[in-house]
Order: sequence, then C-alpha cells, then structure tokens
Amino acid sequence: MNDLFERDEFEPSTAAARARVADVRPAAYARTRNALDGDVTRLSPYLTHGFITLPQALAGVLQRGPLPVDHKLVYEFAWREYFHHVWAHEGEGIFESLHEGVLPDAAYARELPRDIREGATGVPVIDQAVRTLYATGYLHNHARMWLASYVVHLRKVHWRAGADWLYGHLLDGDLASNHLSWQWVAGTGSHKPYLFNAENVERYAPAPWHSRSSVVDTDYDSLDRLARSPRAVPGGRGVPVAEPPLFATPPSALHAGFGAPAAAAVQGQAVRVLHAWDLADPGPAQAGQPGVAVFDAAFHRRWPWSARRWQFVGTRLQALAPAQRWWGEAAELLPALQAAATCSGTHSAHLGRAWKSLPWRDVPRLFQAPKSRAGSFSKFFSAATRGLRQAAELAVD
Ligand SMILES: Cc1cc2nc3c(=O)[nH]c(=O)nc-3n(C[C@H](O)[C@H](O)[C@H](O)COP(=O)(O)OP(=O)(O)OC[C@H]3O[C@@H](n4cnc5c(N)ncnc54)[C@H](O)[C@@H]3O)c2cc1C
Repeated sequence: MNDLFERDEFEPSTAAARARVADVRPAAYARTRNALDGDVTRLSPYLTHGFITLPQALAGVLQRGPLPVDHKLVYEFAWREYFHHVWAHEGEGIFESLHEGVLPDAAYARELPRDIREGATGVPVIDQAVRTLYATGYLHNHARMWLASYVVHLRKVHWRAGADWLYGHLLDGDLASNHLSWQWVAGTGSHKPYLFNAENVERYAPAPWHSRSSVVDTDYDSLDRLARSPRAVPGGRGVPVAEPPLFATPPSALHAGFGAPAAAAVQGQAVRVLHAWDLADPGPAQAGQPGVAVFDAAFHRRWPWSARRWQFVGTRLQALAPAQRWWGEAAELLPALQAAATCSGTHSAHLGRAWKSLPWRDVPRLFQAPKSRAGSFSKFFSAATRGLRQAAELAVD
C-alpha cells in the first residue's frame, strides 16, 4: 500500500474540523479536486457527525475571500444537501432502487464477493481503494466512484450490498450521501451508469493504483457493453487483506462508559441531548447544561460500524457527556428524558421517527430546498440558488 493517505488521521474535535476549514483553498480545490492527491477538504467525517455544519464551514471559507454561488466547492456542498432533500422525501425508499438501472435488480448478486471485501480482486485500483478504506476510514470521491462502478457494473453485485458494506467502514458514512451515491453510479438514481477505465485512473491516481492490463483497461463502448450484459467478470486471486470487523454495539474499550437510561440523573434539569450526529461544541444557550448522550440500539443493530468509527464518535461523546451516556431502545431512552425539565439538541434524519417527539432544532441548511422533491441535482441547485450571485447570500452562519 502506498502512503498517500497515511496522513488521514481524523481527530474527533471541533478544533480539528475548524483547522480543516482554515486549510481550504477554493481555487486549488476547483482545479485539483478530481485527483486523489488533490486539494480536497476531508471535512466529511466532521460534517456527517455534526462537529460543524455546512453553513459554518462555508462561512469559515468565505472569511478569506468571496466566492460565486456556482463555485465548485459550493456545488459539492450542495450535493450533500440534495441527497438529504431526497431522503426527506423518499424516506426508506432510498434503500431500494429509485428506478430500474441498466439491468433489472434481479440480475445482480445480493452478496459482496470475498475477493472484493478482502481487496484481492487483482485490479490494483480496487484493491488499493479497499486497503485505503480499511486503513483510514476515508476514501476520496473518485476512489468511491471507481469502487462502486466496478462492484455493480463489472461484478454484477447489487448496489445495495456494496452501499451497506461501504457505509460500515467509512468514518463519514451518511445514509443519504452513501446510498444515493451508489444509486447514482448504478444508474438507478441517474440516467446512465457511471463507468471508468484504466486511462481515467492513470490521470487521477498515483502509480500503485494504475490498472493497465486489467478488466478496466478498455474503451468506454466496451465498458458500456459489459455493464449491459448480465455476465459478471471473474473475481480475482490477489493477496487478501483482513476485513476489519463491524460492531453493532461499541467495542469493549468504549462499552464500559455506556449505561441504561437513568431518569433520576436528569430529573428536573435542563439538559443537552447529544447523539452521534450532533457532536458540536455547546451553543451559548447550552453552556453549563449537562450533556446526555443517547445511542439508539435499533439503529446500530441495522447499521453496524467499524471500531475506528466507534472510537471517533465515542471519544467525542465522552468529552461532551462525561457522566451520562445512555444505550437502549428509543422506547426506553425517550421516557427517561421526559424526567428532564427541558431538552435541547439538533435532530438528525439518522435517528428514527420516534425521536421527532423531542423539541429539537433542525439541522441548519445552507440551501433553501424546493418544497417538492427535486427531480435531479441540477433542478435542486437552480431552485436553491435562483437569483443569487454570491455564496455569501446563502444561509451562511
Ligand atoms: C459510492 C459513494 C459513496 C459515498 N458515500 C458518502 C458517505 O457515506 N458520506 C459522505 O459524506 N459522502 C459520501 N460520498 C460523497 C463524497 O465522496 C464524499 O462526501 C467526499 O469524498 C468526502 O471527502 P471530502 O470531505 O474531502 O470532500 P470534498 O470534495 O472536499 O467536498 C466537501 C464536502 O462536500 C460534500 N460532498 C462532496 N462531494 C459530494 C458528493 N458527491 N455527494 C455528497 N456530498 C458531497 C461532502 O460533505 C464533503 O465533505 C460518496 C460518494 C460515492 C461515489
């Protein structure tokens, strides 16, 4: 494995998130963002887990100079909100194909083959991506697109199997961005399949990723024919790497800090309710309020995480809610919170419907989304930026 991504240590603090914002160089971003060693922000774990919001991130970037509203960075921020807009309208529907892709759903296998999970396909770009994912919990957007395209269009594995696997290993795993991006690559959420070849990899990735003489070393017409044929290309026999385990409960080192909900501990107090998607510093109104961290066991049974992600989230929650970290079903956690005089916090769509009963504030949005479901990203973006010229005219914080 090359050491291109070894520097990707994600420290679970808002100082680290702010430092990443301070490092953003918008002109270089726009010019180089497609390259694996390009000037991307690596903000995604912090955005997913609510260390910082998109309005705050953009405000930080704009402190160093104005940007037009259609700047590439603003545009990429908008993808995140677009996917959440689609999730808000489609709900559980995002976990099914939004429409038929190049082949019917039944043409794809429902399990991810072992050689892909073990980074042993023999196609360097794929095996490098899997190793980087397991080593860092982060992948550049282009690497995610290559991986998803290979899984779906060449190996004929259903996008859902790939999406569930990738979600578990990412530090920034976000159900809307992840599952809808897989659908975009698969062509079930877009109008054509995303395909790539060895030449494309050579343009944007370092030498160890180059994949000449492999199945992707061909032209786009041939790739399109492969994508439209129900026959999978054969798997590989490369050198395997162990897939890190996923955990539906916090691994033992962290588990010690979690307890059953304890109504008596919050009786009559004003508390800040924290969860994995709201890891921001306390707002002015919350200063001095005790934090209660809640983990909804049903969510984690359905969506297990890597030890790295548990560590990232768990360490931060330990700092924010040193005394009360509750683990249980929503039906136990919510009644215990009712003992508090008031509860403040920020909602996340990752928490189930039951959690809507708390008096949360909504996640602050940068873009004013259209009321009805936008049929495409470009429709969403034009509706949300109509009449605006400068990024500063968005809802920056
Ligand atoms: C198959 C696949 C799976 C993905 N899964 C996730 C996921 O689970 N969580 C996640 O946050 N992103 C996901 N993405 C989107 C994108 O790859 C990551 O947001 C991006 O690579 C994160 O790195 P960055 O912060 O350096 O991005 P930058 O390029 O620096 O972009 C800045 C921010 O803009 C947003 N953004 C940029 N590109 C996209 C995009 N295509 N879609 C949505 N938001 C975007 C992210 O919040 C990102 O942090 C996925 C993309 C693909 C193709």
